[in-house]
Amino acid sequence: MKTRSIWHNLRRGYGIVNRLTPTYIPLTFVSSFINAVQPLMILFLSAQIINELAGARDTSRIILYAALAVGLAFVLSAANAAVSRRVTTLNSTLWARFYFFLGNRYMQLNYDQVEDTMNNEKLADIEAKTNGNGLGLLRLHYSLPELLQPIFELIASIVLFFGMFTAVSSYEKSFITSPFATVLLIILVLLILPFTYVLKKREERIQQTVFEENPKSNTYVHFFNEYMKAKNAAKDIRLYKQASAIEEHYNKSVGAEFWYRIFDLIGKNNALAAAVNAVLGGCVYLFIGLRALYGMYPLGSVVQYIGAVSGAVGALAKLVSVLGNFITNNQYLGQFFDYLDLPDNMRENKGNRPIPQGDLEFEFRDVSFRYPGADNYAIKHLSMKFNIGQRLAVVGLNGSGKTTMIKLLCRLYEPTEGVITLNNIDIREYNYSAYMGVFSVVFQDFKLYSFSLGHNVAASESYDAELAKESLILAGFGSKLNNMTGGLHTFLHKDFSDDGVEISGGEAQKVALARALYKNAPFVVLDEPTAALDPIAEFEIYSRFNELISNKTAIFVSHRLSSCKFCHDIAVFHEGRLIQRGSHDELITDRGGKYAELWNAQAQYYVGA
Ligand SMILES: Nc1ncnc2c1ncn2[C@@H]1O[C@H](COP(=O)(O)OP(=O)(O)OP(=O)(O)O)[C@@H](O)[C@H]1O
Repeated sequence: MKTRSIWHNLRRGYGIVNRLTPTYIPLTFVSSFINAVQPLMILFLSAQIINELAGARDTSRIILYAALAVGLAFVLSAANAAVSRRVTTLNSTLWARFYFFLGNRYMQLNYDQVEDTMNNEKLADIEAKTNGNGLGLLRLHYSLPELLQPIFELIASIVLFFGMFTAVSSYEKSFITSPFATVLLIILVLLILPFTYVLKKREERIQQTVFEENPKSNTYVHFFNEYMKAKNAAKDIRLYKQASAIEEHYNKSVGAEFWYRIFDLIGKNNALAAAVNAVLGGCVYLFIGLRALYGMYPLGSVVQYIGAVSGAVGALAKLVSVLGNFITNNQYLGQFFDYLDLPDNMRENKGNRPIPQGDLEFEFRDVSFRYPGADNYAIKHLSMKFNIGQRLAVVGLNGSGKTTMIKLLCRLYEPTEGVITLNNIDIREYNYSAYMGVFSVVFQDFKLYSFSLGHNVAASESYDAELAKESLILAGFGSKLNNMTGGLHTFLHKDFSDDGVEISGGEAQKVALARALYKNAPFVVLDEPTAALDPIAEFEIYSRFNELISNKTAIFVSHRLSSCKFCHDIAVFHEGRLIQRGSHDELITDRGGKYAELWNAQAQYYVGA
């Protein structure tokens, strides 16, 4: 983790809090000020009333103080109620904005960073520490009133008890009335600072030890929480009776002991702090009481000083505690900023060339690729050209590198060695976002969202309805669309709409295909585009493939070799290498070749039937 100073982290952290909830900081200033000053103001006016009652008994003054106390209490309470209402709303909206902020950053990460388990762990840890322990950025947000209120309390208390030090005794001099006693009291009160600091440091140390002893506890909690509720795990969990196995795993990895130790310590610390505060409070009472006996303070001022000194002691303790919290929290803020600062190697420091107009010719030049952390190369010395406007079928056994080649072409990963070019220029020199616009891809593990059908096809809330319909019809979804009463406005799934529809795996694949067609990009990539389609739908797609793709360049990855026959160009991958390329007729005549082996293996089933 990068080390940053606490001030740097606080400045940056509060900058983000201000961006997420813009009026929160000024409003918290106001409400903390009122919360701190209001009771002390009432204390001051009450003291004046008592002094008046015990002294001159001037009725008009007593009425004035009482009216001021009631009036101020009313105005400040009303103002505070209005401000607090808004602050409470901001408190409850912050977490939603914060989680969107975290998720949005995730959506901006480079793809290789998303697939990197370390980054996923980082994010899970940040979310869990925020959720479970209120650490990180949310701690800054919620700590703001805890910081501001004691500061205002301290200032107001000092103003109120200042007279205590300047008053003189009309009786004989003694230790109690001497300035030494005052200094002793101040030292006693200030002892609260190192004491609270030591408590906080102890809390931080133990908390850190507990986290270190359970390095992945938060990640596990987060993972299990997600996993237990994941829709695509629900069938397997039931059929393989995973619930008890998950429970066993959960209990092993996330012991209750973990939380118990932290909260037990916090409880003990709080009790110790309360006890020390009570003893200090007793000393203050004694000191002021004795001085009153020596005639230094009138009755009302005794009340005022006791209240103000107690207020100051409490404020100091709170202040040290919250500053200690900031110190403890600094490492979690650092973790959060490390995640925000993950390097953007795909977009930064790279060329910004526009995508050329006209024909686009891509070429792999001796490209090799190894996934981060992997021992073996997934792609080895791959050299191949994609002929403009042609359809290339890519076939090969599982794990032979077909999808990896597509990820490299789409710049989701960068080659470990070699270059990929577009019109003879390294693809890294092109503007990243514009480059993404060149491809319409349907991956094997495509994702549709619980938004409207139209939104899913257009990948946007606003869209060309005619084009969306046309794309759906081309993708073979026409009859299903006709049966949907809401048409393009129908929601997929029921997450956001009770009228949402569930669609089958094959229908989802058609919608994903329609999304690729709607994008109308010059290069189409279909990775196993018909794996979930029934034979009739598959036949329809292939017979209309030329119509679907029109004059675009297309790559078509499939395990069904019979469905690749319509491509005049077939590339055979094996163990990360391109080992054969040609038309079906050419490849099948190479009897010892991989293609013929795969073809014959599949043909057996059909012949046997
Ligand atoms: N994210 C990843 N991290 C590490 N290794 C990976 C990752 N994705 C794939 N691999 C490995 O790279 C190799 C090639 O995988 P790839 O997905 O490209 O194969 P494929 O030919 O598309 O397979 P399939 O036909 O099963 O889809 C495999 O050995 C696989 O284990």
